[in-house]
Amino acid sequence: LDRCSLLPIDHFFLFSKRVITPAGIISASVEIDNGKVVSILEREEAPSKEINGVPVMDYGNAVVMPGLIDAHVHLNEPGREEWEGFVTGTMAAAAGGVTSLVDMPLNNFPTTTSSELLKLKLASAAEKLMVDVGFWGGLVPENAANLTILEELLDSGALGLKSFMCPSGINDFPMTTGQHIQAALPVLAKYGRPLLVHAEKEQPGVKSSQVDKDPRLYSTHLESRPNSWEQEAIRDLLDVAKDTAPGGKAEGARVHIVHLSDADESMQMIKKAKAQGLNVSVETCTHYLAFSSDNIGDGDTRYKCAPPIRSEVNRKKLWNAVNDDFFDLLSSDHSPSPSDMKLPEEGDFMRAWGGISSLQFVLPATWTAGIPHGLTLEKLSNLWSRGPAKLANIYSSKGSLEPGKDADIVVWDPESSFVIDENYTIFHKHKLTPYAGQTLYGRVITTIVRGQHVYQEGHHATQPCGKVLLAKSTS
Ligand SMILES: NC(=O)N[C@H]1NC(=O)NC1=O
Ligand SMILES: [Zn+2]
Ligand SMILES: [Zn+2]
Repeated sequence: LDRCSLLPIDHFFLFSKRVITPAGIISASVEIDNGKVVSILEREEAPSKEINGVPVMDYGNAVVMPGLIDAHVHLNEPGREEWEGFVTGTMAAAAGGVTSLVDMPLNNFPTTTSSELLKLKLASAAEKLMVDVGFWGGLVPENAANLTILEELLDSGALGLKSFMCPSGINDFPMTTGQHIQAALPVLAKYGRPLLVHAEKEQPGVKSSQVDKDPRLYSTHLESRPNSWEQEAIRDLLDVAKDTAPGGKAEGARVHIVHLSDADESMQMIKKAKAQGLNVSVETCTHYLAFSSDNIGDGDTRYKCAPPIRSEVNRKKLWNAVNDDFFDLLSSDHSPSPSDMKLPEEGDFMRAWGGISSLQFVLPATWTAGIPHGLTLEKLSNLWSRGPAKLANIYSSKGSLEPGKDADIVVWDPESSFVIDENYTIFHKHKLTPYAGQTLYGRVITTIVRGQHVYQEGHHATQPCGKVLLAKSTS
């Protein structure tokens, strides 16, 4: 156990004047024993150095809150570990205050589309995890046509499924139509697990390779994936998601739209579907809240992702939606590649890999972008811990600070800033990121996973003791 933690003791107290609990922000001591939160006691001042021989860590005015849960990460291992990997990805997570993440079923090779392939994932993750990691399985035409494969994948512990309504960018992860999704939803309903959907649909007339336009212009990328792609996919998706309504043949399944960028009609459709009782939820990503097309330089492919980052007007609408509690959760969609695949020299948006590298920065980046929009610490915490825990069905043990739950905690200083420059250590496998050079508020001081101090002020525990998070079989 010692090497799993920089503070190898089982039983201790944390004190802070800002502990984020489901009942609000309080000045309190949090007792942690054997990996769990045991008690949270309101008190104005730090107790002495110890209570009955149990050490007290006084964090003063720093924020003590549930560790972030990033439900949308591409770790790409096995098969593309030169893109990211379990070791580097989970070290970056720990350094960023992320205590659990859920790995996407693609970009790894082979993709995670059957029980056997999930077992490959698990074997490959063994002894590499600095934080806890769950897995989404992939829904593709092949297993949508053979529901036994899907059931086995869910029996093996996939927390839910993910599919694409447009080409995924990876040849071995083909897209699904509304019909494939409709076929899979009753299976997900039986297991009570979600389907996550990349909702973009190619429109006739708009080619993602706009051969006649200058591929170095950001506008070429933006125009190649207009918001109508999101709107048309979401229209199709919500049509089949009707089956999730009470009494429907997929009641108990949840349809979750990942990485929404369009703040216009897509948002209106989702609101309406929720109001009608469909079991639908939605996330956006830090980069849609932090960046806008108005500020992306031509040739700067670090910002290339799908759906694309849209206008400043759109970004403001996304923040209004955050403030109106439209989003159920936030995620990173950390999807890095080797730097040369971003074609930094050519700056060709049409040919560069689409995916943004961000996992280590989501806490300070969300906070920094949110300050001018009145983001509160509680809302930040709900979007980054409670929401994703509920999506992944791990809220009984994670996602909030409450007695009985896992002691997954980030201690951070929202008022302290840092610059992502050459003195700052990025733990991602590749250092190319649009956050480079930025000044961010929200320095992570300590990250605790099940009571173990896995990260503190630039240092990690020497042994990776993260666990895999598998769904318990319900069938
Ligand atoms: N395959 C993959 O990771 N695609 C992701 N990248 C991105 O920008 N959007 C995605 O869905
Ligand atoms: Zn996607
Ligand atoms: Zn993704």
